[in-house]
Amino acid sequence: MDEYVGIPRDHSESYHTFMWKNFFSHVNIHPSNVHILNGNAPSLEAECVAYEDAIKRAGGIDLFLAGIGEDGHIAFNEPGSSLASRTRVKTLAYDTILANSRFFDNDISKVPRMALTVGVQTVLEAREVVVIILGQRKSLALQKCIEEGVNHMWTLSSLQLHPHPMIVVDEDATAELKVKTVKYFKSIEKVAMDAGFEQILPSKVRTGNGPIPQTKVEEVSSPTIHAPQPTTSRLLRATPATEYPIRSVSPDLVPDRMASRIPEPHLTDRLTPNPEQQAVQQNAITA
Ligand SMILES: N[C@@H]1[C@@H](O)[C@H](O)[C@@H](COP(=O)(O)O)O[C@@H]1O
Repeated sequence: MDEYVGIPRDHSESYHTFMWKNFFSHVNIHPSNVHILNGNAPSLEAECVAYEDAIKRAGGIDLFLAGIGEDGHIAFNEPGSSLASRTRVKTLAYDTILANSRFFDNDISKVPRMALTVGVQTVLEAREVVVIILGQRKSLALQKCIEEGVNHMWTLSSLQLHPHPMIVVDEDATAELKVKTVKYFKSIEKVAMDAGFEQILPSKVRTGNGPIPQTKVEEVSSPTIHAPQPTTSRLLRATPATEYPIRSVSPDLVPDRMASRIPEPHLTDRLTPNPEQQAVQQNAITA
């Protein structure tokens, strides 16, 4: 889903190395069928556009298996990422640099500042998304994403818009959730288990023995964003500059001494800003 920019592909902390060490080398896959973003591509923008095209050509993603950052990012969609974002170059948030420095000798200067990442929209278009969240450090992010609304500041929350997401957590990760929320999710598992299944009801139980009805999704062609010009900047450039309101121009300030603006020099001794007004008020009181 993502890769650091600027560290060698075979660096021990590159996602390329991680994926080969922990997954691809254990399964029967031909290297030519592995597609990991290249954080050293001569044009990073072109690499991202090509990645989206490759996903499209392959007929879409069946499953994204993801983790999250402590700031609730999915892939490297840092807080503030557009929910419509696609694969692109992303600057890492300070929180992430700090959190990931544990993999770089606890030296934040060694953590890359940028990454390539699939976008939020790219994730949402996968047929299924499974996210694994472990540990207390991620509990606030889990709470924000589960108990609050869809929010671009906690990009995992975008999964609320996905028809088939699954979030797998340990007890520690639930620390910030309401007891009620945890109980509710546990009850979902219990109902399934009482019916003889593990954790969730298989769709057969919900659909009966007949064919599984296919959800009909209206095809909406979303605008393709060709980085580095997002749609908004293209729109702005298309608007002739003359259509912008003509702004008033501040006169040049001529440096002078404050005192030269005061007509009567003795007034510079005044202690109050408006003695005349005070005198009027005083007279009105004594009259
Ligand atoms: N950008 C990556 C994410 O794509 C990944 O999901 C996460 C996993 O973190 P952990 O290994 O702590 O679960 O790490 C980084 O933040």
